[in-house]
Amino acid sequence: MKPAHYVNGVFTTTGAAFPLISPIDGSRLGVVPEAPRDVVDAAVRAARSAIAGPWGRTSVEERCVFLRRIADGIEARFDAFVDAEVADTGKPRELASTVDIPRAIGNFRAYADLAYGRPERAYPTTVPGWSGSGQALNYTVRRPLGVVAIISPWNLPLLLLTWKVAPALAAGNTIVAKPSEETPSTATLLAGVIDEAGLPAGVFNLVHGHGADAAGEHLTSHPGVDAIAFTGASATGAAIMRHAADHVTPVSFELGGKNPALVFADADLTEAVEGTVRSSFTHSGQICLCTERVYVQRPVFEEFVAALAERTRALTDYGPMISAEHRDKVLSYYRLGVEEGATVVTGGGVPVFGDERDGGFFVEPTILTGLPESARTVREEIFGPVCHVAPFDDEDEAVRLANDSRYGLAATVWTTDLSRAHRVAPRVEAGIVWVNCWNLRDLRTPFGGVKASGIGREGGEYSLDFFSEPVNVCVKI
Ligand SMILES: NC(=O)c1ccc[n+]([C@@H]2O[C@H](COP(=O)([O-])OP(=O)(O)OC[C@H]3O[C@@H](n4cnc5c(N)ncnc54)[C@H](O)[C@@H]3O)[C@@H](O)[C@H]2O)c1
Ligand SMILES: N/C(=C\C=C\C=O)C(=O)O
Repeated sequence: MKPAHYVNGVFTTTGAAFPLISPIDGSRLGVVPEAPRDVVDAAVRAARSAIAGPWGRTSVEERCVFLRRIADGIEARFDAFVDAEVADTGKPRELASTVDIPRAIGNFRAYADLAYGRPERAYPTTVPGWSGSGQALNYTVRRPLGVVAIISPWNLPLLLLTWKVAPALAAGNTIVAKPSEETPSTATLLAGVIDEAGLPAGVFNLVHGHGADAAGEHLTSHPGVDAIAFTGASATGAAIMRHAADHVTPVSFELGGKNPALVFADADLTEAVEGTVRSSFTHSGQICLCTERVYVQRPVFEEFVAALAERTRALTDYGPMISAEHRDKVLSYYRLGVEEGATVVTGGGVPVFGDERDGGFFVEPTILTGLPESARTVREEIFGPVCHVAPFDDEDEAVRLANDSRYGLAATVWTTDLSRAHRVAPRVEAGIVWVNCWNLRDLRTPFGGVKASGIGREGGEYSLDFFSEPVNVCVKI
């Protein structure tokens, strides 16, 4: 299915076409339509009229039926979704078929379960000396926000789009979604599944295009938008927030990170090395949860670095950066690291495969050591397959190093001393702390970051809270 907008139940390719490039070999995969302002406006108007129509009067049970139907529709086209995600992102097929697409299906099913089973509170109130019974009943009901703008990034395209679409629909909203210009294909397939699921026209709308001064900005600055759910870079979040301020539009932000790993001397080192290889190099480091700073207790520092380097050198089936521009950005940090005084333990350049991949955007998985905490390479998000490893001596120093960042999204702690794990994890300034594991996900838990890593939480009731407004009703008895 070629990338197309989906507005008011109709697929269109209105707008200037820009090329879709394969990150694997640099070849041209096709073209993507850039939604002009009037297409974005039509999508917002379609969403507004849809919520004023039958969709606005659906019950949560009816909406959950649609969510399950969408999940079944993705599952029925599983391979097509995997093919499209691999083509757009270049990620290994194994990753798309075990994480991205199964999680998209799981997102819809999880929110069908969560929304249907969600209780609301009631409070029997007594007011002594009050006329009549002196009693009242206070109860909470929830209303949808209205028209929700969803802006998603290129690294986990379908997973992260559906992570917002599912709860937004479960809560009764209508949607205008704009996926990344780098990865339009699975979003277009999703629109096809939603169309076949029979969602009323205008409930889900999809527009393609770039961000700043383009479709993304037209959408997030549109006065007809009632809320914005965004995942992407912190700087982009700040830009969106400036526009949202004009209309006091509520925002949910999942932003950047510079995630630390803390490896204590009492850790199972094999487990810590394997876990840090996964957390640093899965999807070539292009996951917001990936580790870019590793702190290892001094007695095992050398042993850990040697083992991590050996495992990293053995990596073969890794994917490319999403674009030539992002590849160049990551390589510029490799150069900067050396200029700032880093030792390159392994990697640091571009692999030579001797096949079509040499036309793609690959960089070597890289381990750096020897930098001060003040180095830009240690402080700035790179979003590639690179981590810096530094020693620490005691628990307090480990926590201080972990927290010395403008970001606070995720962290891993490796230790076999569970008292230490329960002491350290809550002290780390992050939204998610994994102990002796990484990216182990329970969709009911809060997901999100502190500081420059985000505003609000997604997941479970946290998403349902963001995508709905509680109304307290007080009835005099
Ligand atoms: N916290 C999380 O859950 C999470 C998940 C994935 C990615 N990220 C972050 O996203 C970044 C990588 O993704 P990216 O390069 O797609 O991010 P990005 O911010 O460049 O783009 C994300 C989306 O925002 C749109 N956009 C860009 N500028 C905009 C503007 N001014 N107004 C409206 N929309 C705009 C883009 O078109 C894209 O759809 C990294 O910083 C990564 O840490 C965070
Ligand atoms: N939001 C989630 C993952 C985000 C990954 C960031 O790149 C999730 O697992 O629910």
